[in-house]
Parts: sequence; C-alpha cells; structure tokens
Amino acid sequence: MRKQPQQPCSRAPVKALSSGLPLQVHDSLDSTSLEALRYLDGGGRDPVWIFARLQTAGYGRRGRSWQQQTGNLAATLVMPLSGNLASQPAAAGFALSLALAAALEQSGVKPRDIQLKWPNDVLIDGGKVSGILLERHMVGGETFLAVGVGVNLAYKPDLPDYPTASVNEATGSAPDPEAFLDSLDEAFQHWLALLERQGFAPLRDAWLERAGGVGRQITVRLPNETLHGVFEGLDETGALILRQGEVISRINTGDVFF
Ligand SMILES: O=C(O)CCCC[C@@H]1SC[C@@H]2NC(=O)N[C@@H]21
Repeated sequence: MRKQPQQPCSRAPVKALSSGLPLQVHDSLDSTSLEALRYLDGGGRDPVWIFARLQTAGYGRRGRSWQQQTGNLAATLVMPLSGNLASQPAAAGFALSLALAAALEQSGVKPRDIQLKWPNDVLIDGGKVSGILLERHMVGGETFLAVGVGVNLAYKPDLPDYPTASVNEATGSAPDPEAFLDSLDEAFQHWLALLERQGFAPLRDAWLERAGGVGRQITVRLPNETLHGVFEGLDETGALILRQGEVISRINTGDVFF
C-alpha cells in the first residue's frame, strides 16, 4: 500500500488522484513549487502533487513571474529522480506537454488548435495556455524533481511579450482545476511509463508530430544572443537542433518564436 506523504509544512487535506498519487489541496499558497521545496526540506520524500486554488507569487522559467487566478490550475508534482528520468530529467517536460495536449483535448479543445512549442509550452491557436517549470532538488543525498505546471483554464493573463489563451475562451467553459489535474496526471503517468519502458524516442516522435515550427525558419532567443535558423528536430536529450546554413547547433535553453 502507498504510504501517506508526510505533511511537514501544512495541514492541507490530502486526496488521492485516479492514478493513486496523493494530492495536497491548498486554498492559497505563494507558489506550489516553493511549497514543494518546503515539503522536501521538512522531510517529505514520497511523491505528491501539491495544488493551490490560488497562487500569489508563482514564477516561471528564467525568473519570470507566472500570474494565476482562482479557476486556473497551479500544481507541482514532487518525485524522486530515478529510472530513465535520472539521466534525462528534461524528458519529464516533454511527457507533461504531451499529457497537457491530451487533457486539453479531453476538455473539448479541438486537436488541430493545440500545438506544442519547444521546450515545454502548449499553445491553443498560437496563444500560450500553459507553462511547465522543472526544478531539481538535492535533499539528504537524494535527488528530486519538482514538476510545476500552470494552465489557463478560466482566465488568460494579458501579457505584452506573447499571446495567451485559455480553455474557457477556446471551448466556452472552464474545467474544474482538480478534475483537469486528475486527467493531466493520468496522461502524464502514461507517458512516464512509456519513457521507462522504451526510452525517450517515442516521446520525441509524438512531441514532434504536434510541434510548431518543425522544418521551418524559427528564431531562438538565448540569454545573450538571438539565432535564426531551421528547426531540424530534437536530439536524443530533447535539445533543439537548429541549422544555420552548414552549421548545426544543439540548444538546451531558450525561447522559440515561429
Ligand atoms: O512558462 C513558464 O515559464 C513556466 C511557468 C510555470 C508556472 C507553474 S504554476 C505552478 C508552479 N508554481 C510556480 O510558482 N510555478 C509553476
């Protein structure tokens, strides 16, 4: 029988998702990913999803802030980094992107309107509907992965830098965040199990089938420079392969624009 997770930092109720994974439910948190760190610091070791109805200080990749209002999804899964993920933690981001596409379809978003954008964004009609944040934590000699995910279910933020989307806008109704997380987790566990059985290749193939910009000219903004080239695909670690004339680069971090 699965052990109940320790709850060192909160008395948040714990439910079980359909997959059997426990779910901590918080009314309000600064950030589910910060709570994940507190969970580990407080001695928590078992896998757990941490979910907040309201998140007041969410953050994203490269230190950006992540706006979330009640009605949208904010959650972080803490899990030991083991198996194939240990050598390839980035695969978790591709597995979760694929799971997001499936959960969005289940919520009524048309498959043809859903597109994946490297590394881990999911778009509806070109607008960003979700973001994924992967963080590695070393605690007591063990390594854990915190997989944070935010999804615009009910509302989309108005951002100056890029277009955004919400499920509500796409389908006319907003799924319940906990129900959406249940379906997301189920699909995520499916892709993680496939990663364990067959490695990254089937995830890479499935991701590329739904990805935007493949085979086309794209722009990649890196911390210190901006590159233009053809998006050739992903390598065996999930790095983006960019061709500029005869020069092939493998990019591990950056923002892509189609
Ligand atoms: O696109 C990004 O930059 C990633 C955004 C990740 C946001 C989620 S919301 C749940 C979790 N808690 C956080 O503070 N961030 C992640």
